[in-house]
Amino acid sequence: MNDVLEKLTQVLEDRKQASPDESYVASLHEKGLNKILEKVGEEAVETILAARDVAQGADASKLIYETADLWFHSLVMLSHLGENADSVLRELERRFNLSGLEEKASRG
Ligand SMILES: N=c1c2ncn([C@@H]3O[C@H](COP(=O)(O)OP(=O)(O)OP(=O)(O)O)[C@@H](O)[C@H]3O)c2ncn1[C@@H]1O[C@H](COP(=O)(O)O)[C@@H](O)[C@H]1O
Repeated sequence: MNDVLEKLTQVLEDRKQASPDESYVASLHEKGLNKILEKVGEEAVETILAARDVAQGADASKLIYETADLWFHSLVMLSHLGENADSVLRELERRFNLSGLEEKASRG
């Protein structure tokens, strides 16, 4: 797994036991799945709006920021349900391998 994703995955796991007063992630877990899903939906909409702004000529910094928010809240959702980024990366890897592109790349 990518180093940042791996460290963040561990922090998210640890935050399940943290105090909601001291940790944003713990406060989301305490509020429950509906609040986490609401955040995922909100960040998805903000990402879409930022992407449309880029298409109209805005620079990409807001899009990157909103996409990071979306990925982050998606990771909290997975963590809340007992899953993590590794499962998603393995699924993407499986699809990549199925496409045969990895084999073509290794042949040069
Ligand atoms: N990557 C993030 C991250 N990205 C965004 N956010 C928070 O997500 C929230 C974004 O939601 P909004 O912009 O909608 O802010 P808001 O309106 O205050 O939120 P709501 O009231 O709607 O819930 C902000 O409070 C951000 O601080 C994050 N909070 C934490 N992390 C990571 O999670 C780790 C653990 O964080 P804690 O649980 O706070 O220790 C941190 O070390 C970071 O690595």
